[in-house]
Amino acid sequence: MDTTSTPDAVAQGHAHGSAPTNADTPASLVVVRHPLVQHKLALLRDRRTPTKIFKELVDEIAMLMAYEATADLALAEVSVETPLERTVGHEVSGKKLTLVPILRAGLGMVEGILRLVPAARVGHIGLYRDHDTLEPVDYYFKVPGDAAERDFFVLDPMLATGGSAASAVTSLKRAGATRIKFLCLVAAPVGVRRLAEAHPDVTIYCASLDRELNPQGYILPGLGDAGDRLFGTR
Ligand SMILES: O=P(O)(O)OC[C@H]1O[C@H](OP(=O)(O)OP(=O)(O)O)[C@H](O)[C@@H]1O
Ligand SMILES: O=c1cc[nH]c(=O)[nH]1
Ligand SMILES: [Mg+2]
Repeated sequence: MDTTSTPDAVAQGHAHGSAPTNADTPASLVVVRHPLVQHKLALLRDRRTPTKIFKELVDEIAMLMAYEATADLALAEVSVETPLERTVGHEVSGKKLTLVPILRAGLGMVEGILRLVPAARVGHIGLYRDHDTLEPVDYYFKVPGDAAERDFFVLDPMLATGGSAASAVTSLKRAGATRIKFLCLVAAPVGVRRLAEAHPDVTIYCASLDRELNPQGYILPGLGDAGDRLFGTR
């Protein structure tokens, strides 16, 4: 099964929907087509899904996507004593993982990923999209001080025009980050292109590459306003 989508100007994807293993891989999009992800995504899109279930679904899909996005974490051998004998096990080594949700909607993806990687740190980037220009306006930035030593997962359910994602990655790089992945649930082709052109080193993970944006900048078919559906606003 081909699990890779390559919209215009996205140089290269990866077979089998798994995370890339080559640090030199150019800009790429990984569409996670796992059946559980796709099943939960359909429920998430449904306008009748209430806030409580919507939140649970975002949490669960984020966890499943993080499973893919962590597939290239480095392992080191460790010695383990079982009840019967000593053996060799493995532990995740190398760079410390930091999750960076883009406020607000990215917050919905944090807890699910932390259940998989409880030692991860959490930074925050505050951005909202101006309703008229659709350009991001930033209002908060806080990540661990040793950014150059860390692997970052930037989290936001929606990649629409790509302005918010590109701005968040620019801010992270300014703080010293060099290894960044972007995890979203639904992406629009124009947003993938904008992020990939601005930051070709950042691999983008999504559960679906949707068709297009409407004139108000909402993804079609999409799932509506992720922040409003997560937090019950509007
Ligand atoms: O790709 P873009 O065109 O930049 O749009 C995507 C952004 O829009 C939404 O946030 P919003 O601005 O609605 O803020 P909120 O999460 O606080 O609701 C979404 O969560 C992304 O951050
Ligand atoms: O479709 C969209 C686009 C931007 N932000 C959302 O929450 N939904
Ligand atoms: Mg919103």
